[in-house]
Amino acid sequence: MFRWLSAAIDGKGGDRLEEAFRWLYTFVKPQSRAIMGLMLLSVLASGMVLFQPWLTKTLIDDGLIAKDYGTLVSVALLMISVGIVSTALSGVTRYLHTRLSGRILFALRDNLYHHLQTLSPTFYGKRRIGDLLSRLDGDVAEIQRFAVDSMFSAVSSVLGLVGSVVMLLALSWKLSLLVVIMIPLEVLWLRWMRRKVEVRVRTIRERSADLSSFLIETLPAMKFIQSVGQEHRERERLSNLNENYLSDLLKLQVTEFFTQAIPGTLTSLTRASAFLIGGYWVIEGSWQLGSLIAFSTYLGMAVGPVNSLLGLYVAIQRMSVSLGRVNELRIEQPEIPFDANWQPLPNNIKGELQFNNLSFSYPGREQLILSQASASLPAGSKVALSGRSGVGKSTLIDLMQRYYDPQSGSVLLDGIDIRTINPLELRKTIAVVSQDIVLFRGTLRENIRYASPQASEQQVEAAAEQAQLQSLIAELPQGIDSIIGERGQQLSGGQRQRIAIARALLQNPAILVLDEATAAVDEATEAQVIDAVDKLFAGRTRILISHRASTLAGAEQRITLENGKLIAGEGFTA
Ligand SMILES: Nc1ncnc2c1ncn2[C@@H]1O[C@H](COP(=O)(O)OP(=O)(O)OP(=O)(O)O)[C@@H](O)[C@H]1O
Repeated sequence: MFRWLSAAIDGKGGDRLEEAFRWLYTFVKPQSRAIMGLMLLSVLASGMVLFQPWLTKTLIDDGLIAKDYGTLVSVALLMISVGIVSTALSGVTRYLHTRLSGRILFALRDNLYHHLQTLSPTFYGKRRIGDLLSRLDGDVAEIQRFAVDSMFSAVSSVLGLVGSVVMLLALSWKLSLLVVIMIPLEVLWLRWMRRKVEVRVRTIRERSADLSSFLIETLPAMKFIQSVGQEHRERERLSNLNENYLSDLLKLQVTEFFTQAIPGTLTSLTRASAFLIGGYWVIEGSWQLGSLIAFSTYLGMAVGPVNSLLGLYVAIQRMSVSLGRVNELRIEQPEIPFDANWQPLPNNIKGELQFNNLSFSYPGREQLILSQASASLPAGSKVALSGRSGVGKSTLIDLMQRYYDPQSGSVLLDGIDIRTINPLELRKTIAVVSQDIVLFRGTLRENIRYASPQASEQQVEAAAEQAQLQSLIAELPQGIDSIIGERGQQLSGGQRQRIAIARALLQNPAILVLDEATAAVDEATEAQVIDAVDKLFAGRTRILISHRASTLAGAEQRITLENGKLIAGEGFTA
């Protein structure tokens, strides 16, 4: 079925889509019981809807016109009961439907997010955040809407259409001929118009993505925009985006109006013809008034499902676009694929590092960042790593944390090849404090504890004290439990660094890397920070990366990265 569906939608390129459909099915399958239950409820609800005009007909013909009080009362009572059951049924169905669609949506999004967590910094480097966001949000929601909503709408449409046509035929097969003309005409019109609507809807989605990309890009950069006095330019950009959005929205409205107006007019025409012919029969006495009214109602009920079934075709197209976009993320391969043979990290790692003949270039780039680079860093040593900007110092640290694997050579930690260790544990034993410190919206305490959620309150407070955060804590209104804004924008560079150091302390790593960590602070503060680090992390391997001679001054070992090689400084072997 998936093969057929994907070939129908995507022709030759259906293979990838077929695989995507199979993936989607893995989320729908666990819900099959809920789906069956809901289908059953939908059948019941459709039955109730179809039953109501018949009741009206009975009420008029057998109660009112026949002047039968008994029938009048019993049909009226039946109408009330059907109304109550219908309302209750629709409430229950809506609840179950929301639950089902929510479960599928969250499972899809969780799965995708989990996959994104395995992807390397290179992936994030080449993707726009706005684009990822729209795939995770809009596209996933579109798929879920199709997987649940369209499925039920298809079932109730088929039931509604078949049911109302059967009722029309039962009431008068001759008059039903009118419907035989009307429905194909509507189908033709809607098929033709739907494509136009689809193009318009797609444009609107793009416009709305443009708007969110604009906001994602400019809101965090507000300070920069203000500093270069470009507020006016951004306001103009926004108003252009708004104008484009509005103009496309209006075009969509007009297209949708004509899409609906023609079938509406056709239905009115058919209904008027039915009243004309049927009315003549009623006056002649060969047909009953109730039947005529019920016929007219069923006529209206046959139109809706035609519309929804044609809409389903468009929904499949739209969903396949979203599924394709989501699938592109899903098939993105992690740089470090999961390996069942990964070993846990032994206890008491000392922090001895060996780089053996490392050669590395980034995927898709020719330039060799490392070429047969070797060095050994004794456990507990303080090492200065220098080299000109862009030479590959941060890359070396990324290799050490196994964000990438080298094309040849190896990295050994306490003599163990890091490729045999679970990267989760490996990364926990290496704390990296860089210039770019990640802070989340939350309290200072939560931020310090981020890498070590199991740390006790006392441990967090002790780490904060050791990292000399007391003065900041004293300044904040709720102390350590004060909320610090997203990305810690209300904090100074030095304060952010101290938070990162407190975090690293709690993490209790065997290796600490300071990658340009003190570049943003003055030399006196830097000396204090390094002094504190030396005291707090004494006995652990410390790697300092900096362009400043003062930062590197106290190192016991000096290594320079040059032309892809690690060159040991005087007196040291690399
Ligand atoms: N994810 C990536 N994909 C492709 N190329 C990358 C990636 N990250 C870095 N590079 C490139 O690799 C080279 C080394 O970058 P790296 O950040 O390791 O240098 P660095 O020595 O730490 O520089 P700096 O001192 O300026 O921080 C640069 O030319 C950079 O453009």
